Amino acid sequence: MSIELKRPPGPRCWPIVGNLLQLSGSGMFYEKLNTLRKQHGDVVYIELGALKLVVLFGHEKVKKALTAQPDSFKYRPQWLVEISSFALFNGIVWSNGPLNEKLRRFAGPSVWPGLGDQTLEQRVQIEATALVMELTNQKGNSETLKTKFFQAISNINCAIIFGSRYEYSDAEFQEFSGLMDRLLQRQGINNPLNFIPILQYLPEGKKVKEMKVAIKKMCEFLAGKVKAARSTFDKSRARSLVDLYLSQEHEQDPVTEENVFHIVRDFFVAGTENVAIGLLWLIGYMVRYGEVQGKCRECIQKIVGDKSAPSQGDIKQMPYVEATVQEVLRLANIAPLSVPHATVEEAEFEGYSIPRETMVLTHLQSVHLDPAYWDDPEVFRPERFLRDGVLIQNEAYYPFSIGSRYCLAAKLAHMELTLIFTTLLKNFTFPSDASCIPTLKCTQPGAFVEPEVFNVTCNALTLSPLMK
Ligand code: HEM
Repeated sequence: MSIELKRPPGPRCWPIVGNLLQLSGSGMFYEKLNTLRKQHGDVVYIELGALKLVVLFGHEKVKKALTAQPDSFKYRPQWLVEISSFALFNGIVWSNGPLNEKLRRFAGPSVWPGLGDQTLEQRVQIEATALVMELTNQKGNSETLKTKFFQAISNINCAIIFGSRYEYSDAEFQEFSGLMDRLLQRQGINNPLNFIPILQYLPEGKKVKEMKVAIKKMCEFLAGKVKAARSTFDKSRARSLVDLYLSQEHEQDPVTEENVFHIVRDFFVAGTENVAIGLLWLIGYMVRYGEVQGKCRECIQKIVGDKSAPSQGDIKQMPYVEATVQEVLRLANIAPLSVPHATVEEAEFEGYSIPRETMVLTHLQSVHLDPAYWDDPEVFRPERFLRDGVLIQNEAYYPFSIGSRYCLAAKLAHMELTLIFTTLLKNFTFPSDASCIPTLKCTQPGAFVEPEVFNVTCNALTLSPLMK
């Protein structure tokens, strides 16, 4: 690489703290980064204490980094203290290279259809129906809804991993969900531990210790599941990912029980709360935009009719519903900064030099609001995804990211969102409370961006045949 290349532009970095002072305080981190973009352009360099960071904005730069230069940017940062306290760079999300590829193959979507007696679609339909039972005539706020959505999505993960679902009131399920919740609360790249590693030795380190206790309990939980599966295991008929693990444990270079623990953590941490929040955004938009809710329901009544459970085949025949889901995901930006990528070697990008061991953030929100690809980007308009009633693609739409680290379960997440959303609209109306219309403002209490709490009532339309 030419030695004349400069680092990307960015605000002045102060000794030791870097840009921490400019970027700390209230307000959301990804929004603050938008301000830096206005001053420095689409490739911005900042330092947060010990952490070097490059942020990429807009479709052109993000696409180029993830698809044209994957070898420079396909890595995850392996030096974050907070992440190392629980992820140990094992599992799918936080590993790199051959381990990531091996675990993606072992636990990825190509193996799911063969597990157990039910298809994935059936598993999602079962949870959607259970949700209808749970929510009938519920009146309250979106927090209650989020808890129920979380349980439904956890159950789909349990079915894939352990081969069975739980009743929502089951004590074991509740303990397991509690452990997952504790892991989730610790997530976040803007955790001070990542910028000021010395903090791990101060009293703040207590949280890391609590985390390790939660992880130990999770390992024990999984060990119990593996033991139970072993006693009924039949090699010719894998029921779950745990069975798949058992079927290869004596092969050369097997996936280990430790790997499986980290995969389980990935599924729950990277694939539960975000889907639950996606559903929450969908309902929030429907309460706020009653007209769109009515149009979606009209399509659903026409295509799904009296059938008890909407199917993926039905979704294909309802482009307006699909367009509504896409439009909500575009504006909601549940994971606005995706998952951090990183350089392991110095990389050249757009005429700049990006130092080795720099964390690279792809600002997906800026892609979804990129004025070069979206008219009136801030406006909610499902029709933007339709031409003559047919669904059209926009290349600047990728809530699940793109490139080789693309979300492992994008198809499953999409199926969960569309089938559950459709089932809910088929069974309930979500009237707008004129005195308290959802603001649809973003808040970020944990790893993902969710809507400000709103009031919601689930008014049952008719009794679904499955409930009669
Ligand atoms: C609305 C729901 C979801 C959204 C918005 C979402 C989004 C994302 C994004 C943006 C990434 C990072 C891609 C990158 O680094 O370039 C990712 C990675 C990942 N997601 Fe999802 N995801 C969702 C649901 C799920 C579900 C349901 C699961 C599993 C059950 C899952 C498992 C994963 C895994 C394992 C990775 C890491 C892939 C890797 O690093 O190789 N996600 N997801």
